Amino acid sequence: MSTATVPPLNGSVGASSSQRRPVARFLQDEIQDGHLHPYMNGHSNGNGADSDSQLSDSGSTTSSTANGSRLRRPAMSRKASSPMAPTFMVSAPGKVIVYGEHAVVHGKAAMAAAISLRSYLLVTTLSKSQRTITLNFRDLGLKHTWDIDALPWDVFHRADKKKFYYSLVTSLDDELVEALEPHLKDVSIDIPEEQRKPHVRSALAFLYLFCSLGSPQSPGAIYTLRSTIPTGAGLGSSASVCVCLSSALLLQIRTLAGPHPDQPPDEAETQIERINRWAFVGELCIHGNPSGVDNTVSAGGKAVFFKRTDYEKPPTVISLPTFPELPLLIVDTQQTRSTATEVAKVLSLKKAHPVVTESILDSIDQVTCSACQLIETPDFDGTSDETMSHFGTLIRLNHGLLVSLGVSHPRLERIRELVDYADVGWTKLTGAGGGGCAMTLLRPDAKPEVIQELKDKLASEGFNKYETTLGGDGIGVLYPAVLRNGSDEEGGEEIDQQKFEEAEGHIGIEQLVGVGFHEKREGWKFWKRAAA
Ligand SMILES: Nc1ncnc2c1ncn2[C@@H]1O[C@H](COP(=O)(O)OP(=O)(O)O)[C@@H](O)[C@H]1O
Ligand SMILES: C[C@@](O)(CCOP(=O)(O)O)CC(=O)O
Repeated sequence: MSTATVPPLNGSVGASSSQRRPVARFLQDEIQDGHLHPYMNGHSNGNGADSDSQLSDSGSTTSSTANGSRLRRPAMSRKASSPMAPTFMVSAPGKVIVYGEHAVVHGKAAMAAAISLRSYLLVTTLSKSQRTITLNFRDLGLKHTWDIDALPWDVFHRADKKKFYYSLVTSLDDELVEALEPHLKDVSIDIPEEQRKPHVRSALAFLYLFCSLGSPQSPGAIYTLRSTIPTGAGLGSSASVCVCLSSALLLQIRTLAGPHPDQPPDEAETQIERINRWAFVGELCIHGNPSGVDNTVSAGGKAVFFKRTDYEKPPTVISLPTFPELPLLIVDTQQTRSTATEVAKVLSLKKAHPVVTESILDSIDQVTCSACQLIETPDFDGTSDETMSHFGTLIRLNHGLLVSLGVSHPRLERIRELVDYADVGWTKLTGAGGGGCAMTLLRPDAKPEVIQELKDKLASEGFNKYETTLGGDGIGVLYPAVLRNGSDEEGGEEIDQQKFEEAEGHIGIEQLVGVGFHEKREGWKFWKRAAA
């Protein structure tokens, strides 16, 4: 077990209110730099802190710390010119929350695991003369280009605002959001307002990260995203997109070490943490009030116990290397909903009925902690009937509590009803609910023909099912974007903008670049969380 801090697993930690988000407060952590990304060879100084700072007369650079004081540090020689970075890719998984969604927003525990559905981001660097960045969220139909020089660098780089690649940002800065607003007004201007909102939020997430981590000297680039995770279905699509954006931008400013196969686990953990911190900022832009569990499991992969009682501090994250590969059936209601709306519903229930709601959230906490205690018993056998039945009962209890919170949906209840009727397992909604997906833990003794009958019935009623395995890798890098792919091209097949855009559907994406179902695909490298 690898732990950031050790929490009591008895569910007794006091509730922390998430209704109030602290005014922007940024804690500079003690992580020391010193690991430059080995692949990168550009001209920024590699600390991501002041790549636009001027060389001073004395030959040292001046930069501002988070608290506004000025630091002088030895000059680093700059190259007169730098080669263009090659096209590269990053990829991050979606997740299922096995226990604890919604409660986790209110300071309770959750358990979540990465899945094999993933997002893929291709970064194409432009020639020096092209001073633009393009966000190409192809699945959403969002494509927008900004002039780098026109972005509000003056505000983002002001001494009292400037953040660093290692900063812990726990809330959005209103003034920074305001400074970006003029740059968002033309985004997807031609589509209806309801559809446009998620586009604007996605663009805000991208620009907020770009302006926080980049500089006026950042190279022009095209950021093209494709995903095999259904959008807004409770499988963590937004977090995986934010993890991709955060890691790509941190790689571009050369503040990440690795990934490489013999990287010490604690060093890998530091990189995952840096990526995760900025992914959380992206989630703040998209959701408003995320707990951080989605981006945490997406960044680090496998499975985690997660709890955040104080939003101004990092959460407690316990890696669960013995998390079993549960036989899960994930069924999509195809009913769209937004996480932000479902989270807001629970918040208003809590306002109207504070005592009752708090006790439901506490019960969910106990459910999660009971599952965690079981996993941590020394002779834990993830495949035994006893374990399955314990997990299953907790899944049923968790769903009932979520229904009480008002975040289920008739279509989710229909899935549960069909599974209960077939008597093949235990079902709960996963993610924000209000539609989205249900997960069923299948009984080990369930007859294959009965499961097949159930799947047919679900399909005939318009439900979609996902084949996915639990507990895969977190963020991965393909640098440069070249894969073997059995092609004749010398040195491998180059993944360029056009090929990536033209890959057909989820199968085409998987075939071209996918690591979801080919964990060992040559070229892709992953930061691995410490396992013990
Ligand atoms: N394929 C995608 N391409 C770009 N952005 C995406 C994609 N899928 C999801 N997103 C982002 O995530 C948001 C959906 O987030 P959310 O409602 O929380 O759903 P989920 O439960 O899947 O995380 C979208 O509005 C968009 O900002
Ligand atoms: C409801 C919640 O607990 C999970 C939301 O998951 P998703 O966005 O539906 O994948 C919210 C959160 O943890 O931020």
